[in-house]
Amino acid sequence: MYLQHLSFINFKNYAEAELSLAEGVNAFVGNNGAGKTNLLDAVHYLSLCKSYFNPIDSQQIKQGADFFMINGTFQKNGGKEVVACGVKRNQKKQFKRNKKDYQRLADHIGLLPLVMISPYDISIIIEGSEERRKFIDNVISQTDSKYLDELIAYNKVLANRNSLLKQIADKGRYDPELLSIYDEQLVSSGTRIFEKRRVFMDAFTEIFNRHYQFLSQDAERVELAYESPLLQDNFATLLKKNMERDRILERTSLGIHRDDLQFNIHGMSMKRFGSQGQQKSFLIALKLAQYTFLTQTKGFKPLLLLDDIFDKLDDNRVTKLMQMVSNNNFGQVFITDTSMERVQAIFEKINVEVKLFKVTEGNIDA
Ligand SMILES: Nc1ncnc2c1ncn2[C@@H]1O[C@H](COP(=O)(O)OP(=O)(O)OP(=O)(O)O)[C@@H](O)[C@H]1O
Repeated sequence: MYLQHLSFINFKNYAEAELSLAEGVNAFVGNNGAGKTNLLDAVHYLSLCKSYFNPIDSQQIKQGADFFMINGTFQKNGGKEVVACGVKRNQKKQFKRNKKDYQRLADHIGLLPLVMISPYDISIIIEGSEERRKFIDNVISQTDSKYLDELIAYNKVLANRNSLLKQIADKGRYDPELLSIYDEQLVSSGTRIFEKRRVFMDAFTEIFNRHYQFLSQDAERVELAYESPLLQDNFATLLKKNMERDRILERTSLGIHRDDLQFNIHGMSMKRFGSQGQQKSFLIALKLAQYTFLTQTKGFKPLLLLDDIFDKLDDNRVTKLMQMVSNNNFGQVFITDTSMERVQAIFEKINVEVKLFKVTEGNIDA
């Protein structure tokens, strides 16, 4: 599967752009702020119906314009997939596959899988647990169409249960039957999500370890572990045990909405003790593991978007990473960088053909 043709209008700093892409490596080179990341984000829209960086669609419309439009033609299984995404100010986002509107955007997720590696991923290490749950949920939902629905259902019951807990605190009385209905729904939905995350993390951790060892050439010992209260006890028991606490806090204090991932280096926290290069290597290994996992479960290769990948990695790690690209492990790859010389030198060294694009202030030239 690959993106053959891409065009967009009024998207971020671009008035208009149109490009034909190579099936292998495409590199976008330009100065800071030229629009390289914006271009990758346009590709992200076509795959996941949203920006990688900013959840507010209207903020992606070029300043002064009142809509944006992104069109892409993909080659998949010998046929074409034509995808279009349009956003007008104050209107619902339009998303079409082969000229037909989607009833639900969730139905598109997983059709054209994609993995992005970006400097913003550092939030997965340094920010709160929500970022790490988002990462797991993103990978699973690209391979399991029911997973997103399950999450939506869980969050709805969780919100209902939390407002009931508030009512209990405000009014001092409540309907115990309603609480037990919510508990039952929360337990059945939460347990299903937990099982999916657990099975996924078992397979994923093994792939991650392999990628990290390859990238770092076995220089460091790192650990990735899934943390969930449901690993200790079943959800129904946990809810019962915590009822008093939940009533005092006026919210559900335990559940899969508190799951987390633990990242360690030599037995210590990656966030506090990892160097910038080690943290970056960790994130790249996480994302490459996502790539391998998606390839294995889908049976074809996702798009790989590498934003500013060479920064802060030593030459050995850059060579290792690019060796993986050259070993034909990857399908279509998009790379951004600020230096034409560096990109050319890296790909010459590993003898891989690359299609080069120059990006200058909202213009792209092949
Ligand atoms: N809605 C918008 N309208 C107009 N310009 C925008 C909009 N959103 C972002 N921009 C502009 O896009 C530019 C940033 O582009 P981008 O992040 O793609 O740069 P880049 O080439 O990846 O740079 P770097 O090398 O620094 O990562 C900024 O100048 C920003 O002001």
